[in-house]
Amino acid sequence: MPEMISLEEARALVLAHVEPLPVETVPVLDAVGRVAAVPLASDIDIAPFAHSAMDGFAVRAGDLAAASAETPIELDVIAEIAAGDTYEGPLASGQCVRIMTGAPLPDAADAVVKYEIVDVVSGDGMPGSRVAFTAPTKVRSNVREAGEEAKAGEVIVKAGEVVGTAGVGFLAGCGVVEMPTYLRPRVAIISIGSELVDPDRVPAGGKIRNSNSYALAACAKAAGALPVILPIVEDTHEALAAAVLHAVANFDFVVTSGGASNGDFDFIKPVVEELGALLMTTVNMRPGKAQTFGIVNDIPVFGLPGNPAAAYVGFEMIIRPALRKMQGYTHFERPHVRARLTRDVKKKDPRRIFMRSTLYRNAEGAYEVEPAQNQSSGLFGVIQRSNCMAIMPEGLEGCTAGSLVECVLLDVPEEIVL
Ligand SMILES: Nc1nc2c(c(=O)[nH]1)N[C@H]1C(S)=C(S)[C@@H](COP(=O)(O)OP(=O)(O)OC[C@H]3O[C@@H](n4cnc5c(N)ncnc54)[C@H](O)[C@@H]3O)O[C@H]1N2
Ligand code: MOO
Repeated sequence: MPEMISLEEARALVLAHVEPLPVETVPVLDAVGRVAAVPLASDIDIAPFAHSAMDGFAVRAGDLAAASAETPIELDVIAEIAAGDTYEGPLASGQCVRIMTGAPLPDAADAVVKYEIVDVVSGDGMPGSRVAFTAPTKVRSNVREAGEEAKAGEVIVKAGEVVGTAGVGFLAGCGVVEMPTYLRPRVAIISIGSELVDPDRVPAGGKIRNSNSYALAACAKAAGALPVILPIVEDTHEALAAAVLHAVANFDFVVTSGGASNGDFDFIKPVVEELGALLMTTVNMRPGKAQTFGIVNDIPVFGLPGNPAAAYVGFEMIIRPALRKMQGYTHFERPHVRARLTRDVKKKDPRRIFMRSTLYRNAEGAYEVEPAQNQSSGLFGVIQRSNCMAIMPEGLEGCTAGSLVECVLLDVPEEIVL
């Protein structure tokens, strides 16, 4: 196993060790944002019948061919159809039917003329009235056709497609009330560290609050997974081994944070090696060099570093793609844009650096990116106030103000193209 690998290698390695989970069937409302595991078809034509797109009068377009302002053509209103009703009667030349938006077009009619351009000659426009038309109308004007959006039996959502909010309505309209989709991975979140206390306690005497578990569980949720925050584990080999064994028996993916480096109390690497196969220890990026990955009892175990920003970047860049693959998604890159740096950036570390930054458009509409002043890997607040990470490539010694840098957007779905 090489000591240090690139982020691309790390991501490929982890992706290669996960597969889409088994399929569950969920109510269509719960399908939003999830991947269809099978092709979904409509049971009927959508729309089921040709219907009016306007409130107005259903006519035979041929009757109005010679209509003009000077020589209006008058028709008898013989019936009214509301949405939800049908009119099965005849419609002879010289007749029209008052029709509401959504109501089925009578068989003999072939166009709808909206109220606003029809004059009532006698009566009130209801059946028994006479109405006048001052212009011809095109055949099928203001008609929404049967099967316009889908034919009965036609696949309307392909396997692998992500269902959006409108898609939920589309499926419902097509009679698809449940959707087979991949199970959400159950993710164990374990923070390691004898210095940690739960957030509802006030830390004292060298202790700090466990904030990582909360951020990582939020990241897991945002990735579509089902995280469970497990109890804090003290910095001993035995305690960590027991916690990992318990987690792999009950979850689809295990995420730990802390104890990933080479200190006297860093145990995730030896524990994974002892219990299973250790496949990765270090990634060429900052923050987040110490990234452990392995397989224990067939379950992926990922050991993030303890520093909050390092844990966050490792999750977002490597674990999130894996959790997405387990749910059938096929896009793993967050949207990137190129933006001009607003200030010089010195780079003391040859690793690829993800700078927590704010991306915006300047007065000319061009992207600019302002790296946060404090890039300490111990801080969550800086990420909360950032909207992207500006990437300083490996090897460079710095970037000057005005140079173009790649920025990866935070909290924006991978499917978005910018
Ligand atoms: N001699 C070296 N020391 C360190 C190196 C190195 O290359 N050589 N790398 C540093 C870097 S970079 C990182 S990142 C950390 C990674 O180490 P660990 O994964 O072992 O992290 P810990 O030592 O457990 O914790 C680091 C830091 O983060 C705080 N922490 C830990 N867990 C949490 C949590 N759940 N919530 C909030 N904060 C947490 C912890 O108290 C420490 O301050 O190693 C460096 N050292
Ligand atoms: O992994 Mo450390 O910077 O890279 O915080």
